[in-house]
Amino acid sequence: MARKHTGAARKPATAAGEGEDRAGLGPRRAAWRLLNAVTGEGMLLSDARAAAMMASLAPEGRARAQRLATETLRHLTRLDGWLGPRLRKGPPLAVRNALRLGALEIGQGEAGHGVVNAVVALVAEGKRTEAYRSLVNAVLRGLVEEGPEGWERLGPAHLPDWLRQPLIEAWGGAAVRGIEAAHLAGAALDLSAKGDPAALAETLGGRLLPTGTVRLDAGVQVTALPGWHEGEFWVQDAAAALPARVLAAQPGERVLDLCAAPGGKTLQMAAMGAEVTALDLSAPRLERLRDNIARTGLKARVLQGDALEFDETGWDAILLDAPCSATGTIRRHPDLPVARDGAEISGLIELQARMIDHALTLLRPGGRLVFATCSLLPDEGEAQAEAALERHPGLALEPAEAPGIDPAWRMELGLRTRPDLWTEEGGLDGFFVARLRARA
Ligand SMILES: C[S@@+](CC[C@H](N)C(=O)[O-])C[C@H]1O[C@@H](n2cnc3c(N)ncnc32)[C@H](O)[C@@H]1O
Repeated sequence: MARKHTGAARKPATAAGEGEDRAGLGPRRAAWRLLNAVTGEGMLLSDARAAAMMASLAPEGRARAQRLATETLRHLTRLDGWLGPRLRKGPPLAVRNALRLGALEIGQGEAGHGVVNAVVALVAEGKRTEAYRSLVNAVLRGLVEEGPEGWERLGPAHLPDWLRQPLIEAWGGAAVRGIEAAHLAGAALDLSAKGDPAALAETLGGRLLPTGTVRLDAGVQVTALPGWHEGEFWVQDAAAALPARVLAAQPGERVLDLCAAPGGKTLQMAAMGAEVTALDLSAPRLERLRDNIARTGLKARVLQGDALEFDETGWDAILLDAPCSATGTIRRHPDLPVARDGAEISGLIELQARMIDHALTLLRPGGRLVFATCSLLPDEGEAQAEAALERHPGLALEPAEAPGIDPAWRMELGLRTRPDLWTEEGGLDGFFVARLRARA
């Protein structure tokens, strides 16, 4: 899809220097630039370019910019619903993003006049946006008059059609409304323990979930927690921890983690005592995996390469956490449905099938393959498992089981989690996990 140029300011993130940034312009300017790049150029907030846009800010400023951009994207359709009646003609994208940013802050109870002044000052910095100063001023002042009550009256958030329609076909309208509500609520901070999760939950004052994940409130700074630097735990959503539990690596087993970085599942399997080889195509993501291994003191062999060309055989078990649309992770990545338009999904589906076929050639006779994706789309999950079973006579489907799983996740072809499920525990990401056994 062609992306529009936003025409927003390209000034340094803190023109006045951070010490003089009394109006909080620095983080807001960075958030505005992030929004322009996500909505206009399809950039993801996890992209290295996003970090560069915040590089001149102090850590608190970066955290604020990131939070502002993330929350604006999370509430995007609600914000547009709030702003819509006040905008007769659609202003340029950069102006719309400045308005969205201001509306979010007003809705969430920031001091209204400060927000209006800051956003007007931002818009005044851009050659193509400065002409809209009065419009921005008038629209945001109108929202200040309505106050947070106006914000609270707004309806639910909606996914864009490219994703909403296939999800309705797959799971039905009520489930999709539940998924959208879960996206709006966001995600807790989930941790996997290197050792005893009950002891970790007690040390950190967290909640031990039935599947063994330790859950803390969102917003906790993970690197400040006791045991972080000692490598006692790592961040991993409760659903993301399931594939390695379903694989259930045994001490001494030779296990291949075929798409491994940044390594949450490698760490789990290494902690189970398996001899893990972690392969990934991406050098920067492997750097993060190496950091994780070093921090936790766990052991794994790390290789950079293309899974489709890897030719070492005889593995007892392979975990294939395949590249996918990542549509199961929108609670933590609300930029994804905005930055993406679904165009890449057919290529991903084809890649996943090729990866399954290749992984099966690497297993020892009777070895097991766990196929997983963090997608909500059955084409990247259930349909892949079904098609693999059709393509490979002799391949057997085994129950995908793990301690503490909710019976509602058990499906014919594997485990299916969704953000609208497990509400009593606070939800979890969307994942599909299938366990397959090669002919002995
Ligand atoms: C879903 S992520 C893996 C997450 C990881 N298993 C974890 O738990 O931290 C998919 C990974 O596949 C990698 N990837 C994509 N294409 C690949 C290929 N052809 N060969 C190997 N890795 C690939 C990406 O770099 C990405 O790190």
